[in-house]
Amino acid sequence: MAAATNLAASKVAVARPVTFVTGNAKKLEEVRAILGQSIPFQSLKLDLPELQGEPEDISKEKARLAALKVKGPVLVEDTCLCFNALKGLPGPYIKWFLQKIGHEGLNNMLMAYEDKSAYALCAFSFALGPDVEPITFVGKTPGKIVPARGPTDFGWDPIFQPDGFEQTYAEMAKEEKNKISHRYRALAMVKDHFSEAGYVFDTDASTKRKREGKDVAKNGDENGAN
Ligand SMILES: O=P(O)(O)OP(=O)(O)OP(=O)(O)OC[C@H]1O[C@@H](n2cnc3c(O)ncnc32)[C@H](O)[C@@H]1O
Ligand SMILES: [Mg+2]
Repeated sequence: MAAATNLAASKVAVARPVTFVTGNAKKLEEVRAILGQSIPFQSLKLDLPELQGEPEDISKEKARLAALKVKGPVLVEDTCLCFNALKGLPGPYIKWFLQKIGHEGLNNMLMAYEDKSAYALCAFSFALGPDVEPITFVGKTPGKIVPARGPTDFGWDPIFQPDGFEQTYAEMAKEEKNKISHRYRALAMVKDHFSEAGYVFDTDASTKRKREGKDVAKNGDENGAN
């Protein structure tokens, strides 16, 4: 956040638009819905290798790798589901736990504990380019782990019931989730940072670069994370 303050005094002109790099179409959908027109961005579908460790470090390293690929400003995020009884695990490893043991297995992991409380955490990292240290923004939403309820189209949504609600993330209307979610909270900080820093992105640059065949994304599928 210190970098944000340093930048606050002046506008920063950036020659490329922001690229949100993710391999997850549902994340992209939510980021689009939450950001609206506030931060213009393009997307690139890329499954980046992920470090082991603390969520913020994983997210920062993802941004470094993404910036090297894109050679311009990038936004990435890493999502964790943390069980308090397990001191924050599975945390960043939730993707693999979910894949291997599913919603029921995740509930069973807490069978031996009375404490079913958990929190969803999103760590966004933004890097202006490959030579600039990424800045990280963390949003958290507290809740509890419950037997699955609701549609199963997005990750662990059916087993996470946010505090103060009777519905799981999966049962809530998308607009409701996007008003209180870990992703919403982290993106609120990203938005604040962008307006404080006063970045001015040349959004025409991507069209120009694509026309000239220079964009890295032309070999991948830019806007293809849908
Ligand atoms: O390419 P990236 O952005 O890394 O996408 P990913 O799917 O690999 O995502 P993560 O590494 O952040 O792993 C997070 C896991 O949690 C899931 N997930 C992420 N956000 C979620 C949300 O808001 N609700 C439910 N599940 C979510 C996601 O599907 C993964 O299984
Ligand atoms: Mg991932």
